[in-house]
Amino acid sequence: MNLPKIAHVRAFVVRGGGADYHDQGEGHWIDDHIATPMSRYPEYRQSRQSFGINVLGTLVVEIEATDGTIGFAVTTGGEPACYIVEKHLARFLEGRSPTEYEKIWDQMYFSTQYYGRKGLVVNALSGVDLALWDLLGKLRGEPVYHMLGGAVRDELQFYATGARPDLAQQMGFIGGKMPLHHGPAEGEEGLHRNIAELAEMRSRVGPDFWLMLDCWMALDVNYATRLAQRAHEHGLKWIEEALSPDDYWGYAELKRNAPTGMLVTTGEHEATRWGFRMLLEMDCCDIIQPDVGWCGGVTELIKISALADARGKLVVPHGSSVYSYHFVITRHNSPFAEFLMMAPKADEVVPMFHPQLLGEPIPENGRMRASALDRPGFGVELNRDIALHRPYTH
Ligand SMILES: C[C@H](O)[C@H](O)[C@@H](O)[C@@H](O)C(=O)O
Ligand SMILES: [Mg+2]
Repeated sequence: MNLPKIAHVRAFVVRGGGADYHDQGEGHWIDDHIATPMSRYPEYRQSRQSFGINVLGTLVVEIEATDGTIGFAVTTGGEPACYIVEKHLARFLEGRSPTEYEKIWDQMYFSTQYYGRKGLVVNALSGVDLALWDLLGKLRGEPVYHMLGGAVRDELQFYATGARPDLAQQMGFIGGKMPLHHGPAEGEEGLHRNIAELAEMRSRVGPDFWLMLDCWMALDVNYATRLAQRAHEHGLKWIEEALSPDDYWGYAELKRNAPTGMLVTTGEHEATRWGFRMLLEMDCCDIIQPDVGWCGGVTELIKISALADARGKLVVPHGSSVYSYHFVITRHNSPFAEFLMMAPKADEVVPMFHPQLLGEPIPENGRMRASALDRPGFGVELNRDIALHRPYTH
């Protein structure tokens, strides 16, 4: 059975939320004095947008088959990612069958290895791979999760990331992950404030609701160890991305130091099977958290997940809307998923990549039935009422 060939690959930039979910307006919880590696500079401490967390914008990749069927995907990458897609990656797709996603991935990766391997280039590659899987599903009339082996459970369950785990608990989520607000540059006072915030939230949610801290690469091993030890009495379930993604040695030390029963997690800014092999073989963490729009796409996440499964490690992808839901529902070692609360006060459930995806499913009572994913491809359409800008052609 021959599917139509790939005719055109197009790349667009979109601004304002969506896949570049840090690109939000004033007063949003996601840009409120959150600790980062830049917090050592007071001028960049209050707002992550002040140092450019939203500088890229969203990359939209469209792949059109010869019969006019269009697959698409969104990820973080903006204009520079458009350049990479149009001027470099498109040549490995046009004229080819969408079923050749392994060979296409291999050619995209190794042709850009001399300047890529992680970050923006692999974001762009991931966007192409996700669009390819979307096209394949639309041509075959199958949801991506069917092509990945089918659901291993009837529903997804979610923890919520945001400023209000107490509200997330009332909404039915299984846990709440809060951003860490103070880093080492704010000294003992900052550490006390971090612990006080956690203690206060614990008093609101009771003893059993999962509470986690997301440290967004902001800490050093000593600070992270002291934070973990102080947070243990408040039942912190995991400490996330405490260190630089490059500090494999530091993560291994933090994991050795962490209080018994507390989980160490990381991986959202890691990429490819090789990067995650390093995290796994150096015993850096208990849960890896690849972002399927940043780590190499679905084709690569299959490989990453198998590496983790062989070592008995969980894979809980970083929040990436439908792109992670279709994967998580098919893997035994992905028992739950992340949902990023994109409402400015984290007080209501809105689609994660709003306004970019039409038909984007949202959790109800913190859960989502597998049947909510039963539409071809990733089951969403691009909102063409938003301003799509194509900065380059080929
Ligand atoms: C809440 C964190 O600071 C990030 O903004 C978040 O997107 C990411 O780290 C996550 O795990 O969701
Ligand atoms: Mg995180």
